[in-house]
Amino acid sequence: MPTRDVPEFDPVKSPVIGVLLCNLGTPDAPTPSAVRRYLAEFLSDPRVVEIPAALWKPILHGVILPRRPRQSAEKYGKVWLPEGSPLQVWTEKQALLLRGWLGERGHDRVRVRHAMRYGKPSIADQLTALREQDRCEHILVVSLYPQYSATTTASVIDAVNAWTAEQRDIPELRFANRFFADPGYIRALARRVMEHWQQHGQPDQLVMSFHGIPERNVQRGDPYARECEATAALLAERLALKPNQFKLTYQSRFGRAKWLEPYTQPTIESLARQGARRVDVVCPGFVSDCLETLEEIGLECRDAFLAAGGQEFHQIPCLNDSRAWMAALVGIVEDHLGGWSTRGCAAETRLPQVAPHTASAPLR
Ligand SMILES: C=CC1=C(C)c2cc3[nH]c(cc4nc(cc5[nH]c(cc1n2)c(C)c5CCC(=O)O)C(CCC(=O)O)=C4C)c(C)c3C=C
Ligand SMILES: [Fe+2]
Ligand SMILES: [Fe+2]
Repeated sequence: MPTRDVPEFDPVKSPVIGVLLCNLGTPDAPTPSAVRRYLAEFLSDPRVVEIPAALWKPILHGVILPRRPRQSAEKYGKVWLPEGSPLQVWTEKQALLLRGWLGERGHDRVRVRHAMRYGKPSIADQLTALREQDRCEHILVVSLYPQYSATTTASVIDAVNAWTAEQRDIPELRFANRFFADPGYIRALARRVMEHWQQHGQPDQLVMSFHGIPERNVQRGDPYARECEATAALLAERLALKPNQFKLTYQSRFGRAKWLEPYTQPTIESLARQGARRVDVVCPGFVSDCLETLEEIGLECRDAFLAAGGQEFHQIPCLNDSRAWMAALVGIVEDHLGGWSTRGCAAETRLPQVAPHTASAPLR
């Protein structure tokens, strides 16, 4: 009888579970050509720009890609770190720390990788690596956007689905799509703000600035705005702020359409004109510092506030690699691993032996 070649298999160490941390992505370098490649991929995603392709492609390739990359590259240049783009650096560090934290908590069957929706490392490549190199039977996909939006979170899910469409043997998949009200996340944000205030005192106003989206997306059912509002309310409650001590605003408007309001920069300018001496800005919708927090808030909004008569402006750092955030992330992951066995267990050695996933020939 012909025998199948079954690889050595240790049931105590299997099944292996993969955790894929996904963020937006960023250019490879702060140069116009790298930014052009990045923006071409990003802005061709129909989840991001909902204009029909026949109308949008000529605008993208004729108007935006010839001009914006140079301006954006200059902005990236102002915040680029020796190790790379801040978003890349923080996301990598979060994956590394999460691996360590999960290991310390005994999840010895969990493998952690990170991926970027646009640019590298891609979601498809990292899913393949979890499957083929790390031999994961189950995969949890964590979108590192606290508030769900079709423009971001759904696009991560689209990328995962595009990958599964190419597979024969699809792993069991789970998704963590939002954590806007997660107690650990709110606690981590509050701690970040309190630490800042312990060092620098309290401002006249705290602006909670979230990335905007077109208002039309919300009218069509995107839950993003109400999740931002819930995060802001929970954070204010945790910081014991009165309604007149903080404001929720939206930043990073792109294009001519009406986006969610109030817009961050005009709000900050009007606070200065109304006599606010000091304004602090926290960006709860970004778990990692990036172009939008470091350059748009930390440089552009600061200049605008000071030019309008303000005296002192603080951009409170994002959660980045803070301990409270790592603890929150562990909690979010553990919440989603329920029912998946993640720790070695003597009883399981009695389970029948099953060969783990082996690489298969491409589908197409
Ligand atoms: C936090 C959630 C984000 C949402 C929602 C979001 C929606 C959204 N963004 C654009 C256009 C651009 N965004 C850009 C940068 C950028 N956006 C997010 C996050 C969200 N975007 C992050 C984390 C970053 C920073 C990336 C980095 O490299 O640091 C850019 C690129 C920069 C630039 O040229 O200005 C664009 C363009 C749209 C159109 C949109 C929803 C429709
Ligand atoms: Fe964006
Ligand atoms: Fe921006």
